[in-house]
Amino acid sequence: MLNKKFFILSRTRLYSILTSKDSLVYGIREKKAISLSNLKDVEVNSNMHIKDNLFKNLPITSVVKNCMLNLIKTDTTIKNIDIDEIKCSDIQRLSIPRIIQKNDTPVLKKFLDLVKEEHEINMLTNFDDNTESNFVGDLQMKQVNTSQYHNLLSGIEKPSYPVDIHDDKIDVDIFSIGAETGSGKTVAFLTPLLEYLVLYRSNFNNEKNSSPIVRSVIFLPTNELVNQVYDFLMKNGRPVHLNVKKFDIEVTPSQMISSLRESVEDPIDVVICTPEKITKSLKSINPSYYSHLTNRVEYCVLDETDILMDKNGSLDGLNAFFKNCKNLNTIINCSGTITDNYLSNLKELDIIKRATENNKHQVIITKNLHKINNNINYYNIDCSIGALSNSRIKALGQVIFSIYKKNKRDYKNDPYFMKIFNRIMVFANTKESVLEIEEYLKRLLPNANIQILVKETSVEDRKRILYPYLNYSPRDEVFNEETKTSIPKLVKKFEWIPDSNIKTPIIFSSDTVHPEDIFINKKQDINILITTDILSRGINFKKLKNLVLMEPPKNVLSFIHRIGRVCRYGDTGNENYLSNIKAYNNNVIEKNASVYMITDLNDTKHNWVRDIKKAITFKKKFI
Ligand SMILES: Nc1ncnc2c1ncn2[C@@H]1O[C@H](COP(=O)(O)OP(=O)(O)OP(=O)(O)O)[C@@H](O)[C@H]1O
Repeated sequence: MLNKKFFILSRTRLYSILTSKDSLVYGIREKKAISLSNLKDVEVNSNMHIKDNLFKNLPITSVVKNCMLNLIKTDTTIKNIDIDEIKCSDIQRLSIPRIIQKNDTPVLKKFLDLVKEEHEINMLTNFDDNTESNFVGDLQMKQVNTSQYHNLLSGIEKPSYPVDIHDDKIDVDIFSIGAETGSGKTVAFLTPLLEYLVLYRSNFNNEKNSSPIVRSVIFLPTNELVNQVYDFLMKNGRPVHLNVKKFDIEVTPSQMISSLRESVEDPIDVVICTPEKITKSLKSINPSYYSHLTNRVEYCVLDETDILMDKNGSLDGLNAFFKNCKNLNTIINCSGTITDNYLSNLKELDIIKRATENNKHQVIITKNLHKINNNINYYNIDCSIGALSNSRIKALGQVIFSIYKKNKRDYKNDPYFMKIFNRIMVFANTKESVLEIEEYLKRLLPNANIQILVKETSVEDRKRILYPYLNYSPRDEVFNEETKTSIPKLVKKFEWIPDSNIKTPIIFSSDTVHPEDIFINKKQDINILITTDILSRGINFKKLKNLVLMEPPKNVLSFIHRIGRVCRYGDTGNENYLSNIKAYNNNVIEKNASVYMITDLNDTKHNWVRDIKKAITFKKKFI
């Protein structure tokens, strides 16, 4: 099935593991660093190589390619990047060609060749790689040619459609993708999804029936993530003319029903929601719509799958949902952490268990999965030492103080950096701890903008609170030519803060300067967000540079997701992404972010806390 050639990437080879009977893992890892069991070489199709690693060279239709490139360009924090220069992240390079391979049925190939021959001029002008001149965004695409294209595609038999999962011969393909946080997994799952929907859209459009049609569902664990994925996909208007709906917390049951009613005439291509919205709300208010909906779904994405299955009741709901799916073609699971445990938990979903047994479950991982990000400065602050006298909150005050002082000195002539670097995110393990920190900081920093986000925070408040962290003004809006030359260089010299074990690039004496003296009675442009694990997953914080962990998170997985909120792709990200930052003309000063973890003697007794420290010290993988 797969050819016998290994795809050699400098000194790394491609490996697979047998995670369970017949399920394959593809990816690039150094053999010694593998933490997953049963490592085996995998046979990889060598034509999966993407020329120059450029996104534009992915083997996908140009309509989808242009749509995705424009979405990345609009969303990424890499400034002024040309769409021709956008490179694939590791997970995009590894997973997109593999997942869309499924669309590549001989019938489709033959058809596309025919179309190309017969309509060469037409296709070259509108749908080949050379589309930049007449395609700037979805909205500018010539309607007539688009519909012509889709008409041409009508009648193409869908790959392995229809599917009956109750048959022994299950034909649903499952792809579980795992890659480091902030590495563009959203694009990695949206690209094959859109490609599928565009290639095979007309079959459904031609059907006359009276039941709702929802062609694909993207399940996410929280309302914030539902909105994040929806906002990304809709950034430039309707993507490739697809009908995308979000069923977020604000969508009432009656609005949901009326959208589904409309889908009888105008099929919904993508629904983005939490599992509860469909597997509980819809099921209870309109069981018949629920069963029609599930019956029609062809493609499903589970983002942050481990969390989705952890959440109370979601697993049963999802199992019931998939049992009803008669037309399901593909499922993509996504996570920033993949462990043996996770892979075995996945099989609690019957459909995945069945697919695994039928050799239809592929796991795709990158070499940087679970790896420390070298662009982050990690500090461990042991509050049991000296003046901190076992007070985490005091340690937090010191950290904020040192960040503030450093920024004041380094960026006083640069409002852009001042704004970016003066945002601090604090993770606490419990709501009580969040409230306690809030109270302390509000006293310590009366003029700072201190916000908390906990489970009870209302949807409106969440939007308002998160806004400054999810959006940033480009440098040009706050920075002009005159001030450009006066950016001070980042001082590389680090000093210890007296009476603490905090290392910082500033020098001050605790005898003469107290945080209170500096902060009180001054208007500070300092933003602090205090939260719990509620925001540790998937949220695409833009250019966040300071993260404080009030205590070690409950396990290493949570640690990886929390620190994954800084140094995301485009915002310096992992080292191998720097090659993507040709157009990145901000400044190297902006490169690093800092994570401060406050521990006490008790915490360091835990093995995993020691493991984290070791991983950081020796630049190894976390797990
Ligand atoms: N090829 C690319 N080039 C540049 N930027 C990209 C590319 N692909 C995605 N991005 C940008 O990278 C950022 C992070 O992407 P995304 O939120 O999908 O990460 P993720 O892998 O899902 O992270 P997490 O594990 O935290 O959920 C986004 O702002 C996105 O626009």
